Amino acid sequence: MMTAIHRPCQPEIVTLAAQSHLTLWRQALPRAVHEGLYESLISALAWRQSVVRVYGREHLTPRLTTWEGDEGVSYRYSGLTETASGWPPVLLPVLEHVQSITGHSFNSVLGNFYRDGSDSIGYHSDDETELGPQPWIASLSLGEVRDFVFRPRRGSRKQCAKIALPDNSLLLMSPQVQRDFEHALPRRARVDKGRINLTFRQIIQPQNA
Ligand SMILES: O=C(O)CCC(=O)C(=O)O
Ligand SMILES: [Fe+2]
Repeated sequence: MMTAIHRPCQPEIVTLAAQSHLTLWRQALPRAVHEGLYESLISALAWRQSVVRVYGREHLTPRLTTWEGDEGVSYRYSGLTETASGWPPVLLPVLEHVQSITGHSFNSVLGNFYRDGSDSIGYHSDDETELGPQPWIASLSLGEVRDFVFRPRRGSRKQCAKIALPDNSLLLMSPQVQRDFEHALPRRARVDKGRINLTFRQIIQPQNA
């Protein structure tokens, strides 16, 4: 019997501005990888609620996070440093599909677990120096659908795009999206179920790290 090759449908492309593209694949992972993945990730990954420093004040992040990837790959954000200890087996087939669908390589992933609609992430860009000058970021969504919003970093700073990210969708952001826009996942009072988001990144470690 021939094994079917999983090819997600043609992606949808949203252009925020010239060179600032979002590419969205629906039903990104094949059934065999997607089935039960949400529950496996909840139990297999070390989710924690971190304390971050924003404008000199300490806050508990309004979501749980985890940092995974090649052993020793580390990431600094909001005053925290996280170091990965090797890919958990549950993420290996996910990484493989995310890389083959997007055509980009990733050595790490920041996981976010939004327990319900009161968890969120505020406006930010993923432009830390260790992501290099051209950061492509791929973001896989599992669980409840949530809105993902964008605003320009300069000028009006008003929301200019909103994309609902359903279960098993994969969103690729081009480097210019980080340079020229901020993104956020706002609170949603009526959402009472959870969502996991995995944002795959390529960290460029300093030579003498
Ligand atoms: O949950 C999401 O879809 C986005 C998460 C995000 O922007 C991040 O981790 O940097
Ligand atoms: Fe982000």
